[in-house]
Amino acid sequence: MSIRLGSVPAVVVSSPEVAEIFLKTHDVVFASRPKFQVLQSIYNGKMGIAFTEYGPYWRSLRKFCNQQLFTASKIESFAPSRKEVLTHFIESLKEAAAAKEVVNISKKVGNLNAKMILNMILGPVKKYEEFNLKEIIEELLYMVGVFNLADFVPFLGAFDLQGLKARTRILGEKLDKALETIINDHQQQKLDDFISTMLTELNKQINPNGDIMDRNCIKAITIDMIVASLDTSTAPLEWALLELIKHPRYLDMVVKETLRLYPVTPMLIPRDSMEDIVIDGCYIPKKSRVIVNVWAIGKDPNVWSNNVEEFFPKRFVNRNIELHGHDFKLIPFGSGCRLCPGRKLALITVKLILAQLVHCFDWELPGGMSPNELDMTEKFSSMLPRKNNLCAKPIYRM
Ligand code: HEM
Repeated sequence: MSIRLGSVPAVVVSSPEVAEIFLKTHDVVFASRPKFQVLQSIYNGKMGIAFTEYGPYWRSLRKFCNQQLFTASKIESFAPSRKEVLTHFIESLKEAAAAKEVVNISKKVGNLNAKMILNMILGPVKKYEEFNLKEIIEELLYMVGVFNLADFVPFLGAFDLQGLKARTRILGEKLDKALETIINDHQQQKLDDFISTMLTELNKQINPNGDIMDRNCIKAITIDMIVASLDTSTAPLEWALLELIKHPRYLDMVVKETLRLYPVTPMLIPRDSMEDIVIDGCYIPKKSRVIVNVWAIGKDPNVWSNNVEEFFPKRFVNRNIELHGHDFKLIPFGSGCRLCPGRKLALITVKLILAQLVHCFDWELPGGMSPNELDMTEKFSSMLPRKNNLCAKPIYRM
């Protein structure tokens, strides 16, 4: 489907076949990203990875991430830290179980996931709690998700009709203050986290074009990593736990079915095209926006048969559908050269937390509620979070 969003031509992709044409056959043509006006002041003029246009700068950063940050050995080296955080978490749930308390699982799981992933990105997260990074990132995500007139009718940007510019400036200042402290700390004491790894390249040239990994570049990548990891992994955890309470067992299939029905980024991250192209007789001009509607693909009866609305993990039995961007029926992490580099880390964290939650505890809903009465309302955002927190009573059974 082709539409116009203000002055920007746009294409909405809503079937696996067409997604494959855009994200595989013509991957590089559509591998750029649009400029989001709200992000310009947040990133101090130096972009990170996720929202950066395709080119030598993005390619060098992406290569650095793949070779230094998301390697299997780096992810594995944080296993003891994940285990430690998880042990504390299980202990606190055991206390709640002994006291027969209902717990706010959404909040608890959100904090647990944040600790696990931020430990890897920033190191000693407890020390940085005063900056309230989670709250700042939530506000940032809201602003990236909100429909900003200036992204589609650029001359309106000067008027800041929605007050977004002013809000982002304040947000940018808060983030910068936090990141300055964090980077200064890491310069005093070398650790094994992402920031320390990036600092080994500080002020070095990253490609023959003369791009430098300077302080602002490290800050921008760090913001990208925090934004890309916090709510992304928490949202499927909440949805999956809710479904596991209804249908205990089958972890792998539950995670796939969760990401089919509740894709964290329902429209992926928009792509921008870099040249004119004709696809299936349809002319798509350079600088068109491409929005891949994975939410619609996940609910298409032609792809998944008639029970699309039903949470039915068994649909994956004997079907070799993986989550790594090759099977266009299920691409919650995107595909092609912009495929999510954090997907393996995300899947390890989500499965580890879920496995512990259902292995050690039975879950009882408050006030004798039955699982079918659970509130399944979704909330508007660039992610797909649950509208209301999930609360339940843990019953320790080990
Ligand atoms: C369940 C959790 C997650 C989901 C569903 C998810 C999904 C996505 C999607 C859909 C994209 C865009 C892909 C495209 O344009 O084709 C993306 C990009 C990205 N993700 Fe994730 N993500 C998750 C977790 C993470 C984590 C834990 C990290 C890092 C710690 C991360 C880092 C990134 C980065 C840096 C990009 C930008 C890649 C680029 O533009 O080159 N993600 N993610």
